[in-house]
Amino acid sequence: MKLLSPQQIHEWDAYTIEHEPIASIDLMERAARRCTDFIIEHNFKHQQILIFCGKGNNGGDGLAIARQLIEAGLSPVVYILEFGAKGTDDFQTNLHKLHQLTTAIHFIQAAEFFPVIDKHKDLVIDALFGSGLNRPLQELSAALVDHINNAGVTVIAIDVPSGMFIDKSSKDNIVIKAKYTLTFQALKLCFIVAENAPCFGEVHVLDIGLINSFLQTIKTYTLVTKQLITTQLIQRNAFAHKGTYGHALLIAGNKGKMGAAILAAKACLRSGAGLVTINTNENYFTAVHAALPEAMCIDRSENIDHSIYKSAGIGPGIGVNDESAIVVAATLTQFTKPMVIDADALNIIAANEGWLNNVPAGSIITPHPKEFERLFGKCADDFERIEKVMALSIQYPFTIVLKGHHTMIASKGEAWFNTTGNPGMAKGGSGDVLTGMLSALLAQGYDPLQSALTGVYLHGLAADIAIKNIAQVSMLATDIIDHISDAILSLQETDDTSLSF
Ligand SMILES: NC(=O)C1=CN([C@@H]2O[C@H](COP(=O)(O)OP(=O)(O)OC[C@H]3O[C@@H](n4cnc5c(N)ncnc54)[C@H](O)[C@@H]3O)[C@@H](O)[C@H]2O)[C@@H](O)CC1
Ligand SMILES: Nc1ncnc2c1ncn2[C@@H]1O[C@H](COP(=O)(O)OP(=O)(O)O)[C@@H](O)[C@H]1O
Ligand SMILES: [K+]
Repeated sequence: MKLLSPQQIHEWDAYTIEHEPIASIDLMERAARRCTDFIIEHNFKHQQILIFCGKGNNGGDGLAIARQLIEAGLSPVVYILEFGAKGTDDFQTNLHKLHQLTTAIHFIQAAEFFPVIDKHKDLVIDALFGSGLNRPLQELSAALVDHINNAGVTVIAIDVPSGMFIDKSSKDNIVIKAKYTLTFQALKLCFIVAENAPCFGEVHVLDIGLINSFLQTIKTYTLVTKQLITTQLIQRNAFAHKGTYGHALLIAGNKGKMGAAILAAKACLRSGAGLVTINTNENYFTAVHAALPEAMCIDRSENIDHSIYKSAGIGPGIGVNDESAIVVAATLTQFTKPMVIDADALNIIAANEGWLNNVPAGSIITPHPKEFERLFGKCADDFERIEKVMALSIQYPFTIVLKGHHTMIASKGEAWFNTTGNPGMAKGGSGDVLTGMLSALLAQGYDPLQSALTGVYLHGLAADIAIKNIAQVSMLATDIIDHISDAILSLQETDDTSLSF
């Protein structure tokens, strides 16, 4: 599934109207019907439904929902924000139809016409502005949204919370604070970024039957779904031996942080690497052997024969110190095969000017937003960061994995957003697990981009499976590792809930 711009969404609507074919007003009816079904099925216990409409097609949806609710025996009250301009054709058609059924239609020309909203009794449907928003809300529309937000009422936003831009930052703008957003057909970029999370609430993607073949023509961000990953999986060969699936070197762990190395190594083995060696200080070998007998160790002061390793993962728990800086510098210049660069290795690179240019082609860097900032500087908002990642993925020959709720994966000017994972992962050690998994995939011969897409998806999926039996607050990074196998097995199942995005 792809993340479309407002222009592309508009074209997708038009394509469906032409090729299904379906009249625009009937498509609006279908979109409204999905919303009405949601509202009725959820059986909200509110006594009064207030529907606020603009005069674009989002408002048209609101009017159609009002009519459908009346037909279902409810008595919504409609408020239309009036600027004097004529509504769109579909808005006007729906207004005409609604007038036949009710007189509870009010026009708001000034703040004095704002209705009193009772948060205990009222349910608000926000159909003021949708994907056609072209400037921040101001004056009367801003005042109305403030009025709704201040009421603390439950709001269901239609398509997008009014005031929120689909594909650019709405930071510091006035935006509806919705409890639910019912968005049409596909997730949008505005629902991927953390900065909008306080406004969109629970996002439900409603299928309004837009024709999928349109998407083949579109170049934009893609969601990482089960379908994408399943097509990329390499099957294990019956005649395989441990050498077939690569030897991964993990340069990880240090005093007080050996856990990071062990987590990465265990995740690496569970994700299919043939052999794993941890490069760390000799003093900590016993800890590794006790926790993970399958892993081997090599002392950090020894010269490494890089030729025997198929991939490397560097950074988890190494600390930012001179000894670690030496091993990072040496690895960047001497290791010629794909590697994963994470955590303190990234912090060391960030602290040393020019080292970024030594990151070999084919590597994967896995910064979280703070590490990203240390490497590439501050961004004004989440959208600027996404654009920066895109530009950097063209500038540098490595794959960028920007970690977060919807981890972004970018390479050569193309980007994907992950759809698995949950807040149970917001605990130390989750990133170390990812480094181990990515190193394993590289060792098995997946190319860097495939490794990043597959590893990030499986990492989140393992965590999603884990929370079926573990409270999110209680989840440990170890629990992610313990469910990697389930995640891999579930890829072989045919159902695909992730495709609902
Ligand atoms: N056939 C279609 O095209 C369909 C469209 N649908 C709905 O149509 C919506 C998009 O409709 P529109 O393109 O008419 O756009 P909107 O309904 O979002 O409204 C845009 C209108 O508001 C004005 N406007 C934009 N920003 C403003 C601001 N800050 N202050 C005041 N006025 C502002 C614009 O000039 C334009 O007249 C979608 O979000 C969705 O709800 C759905 O009915 C599905 C089918
Ligand atoms: N709320 C969340 N939703 C989905 N994934 C999350 C969430 N919080 C953390 N993660 C994932 O967990 C990992 C955390 O990595 P990181 O911050 O480097 O942790 P650490 O360095 O402590 O191991 C990342 O892969 C991130 O995408
Ligand atoms: K809206």
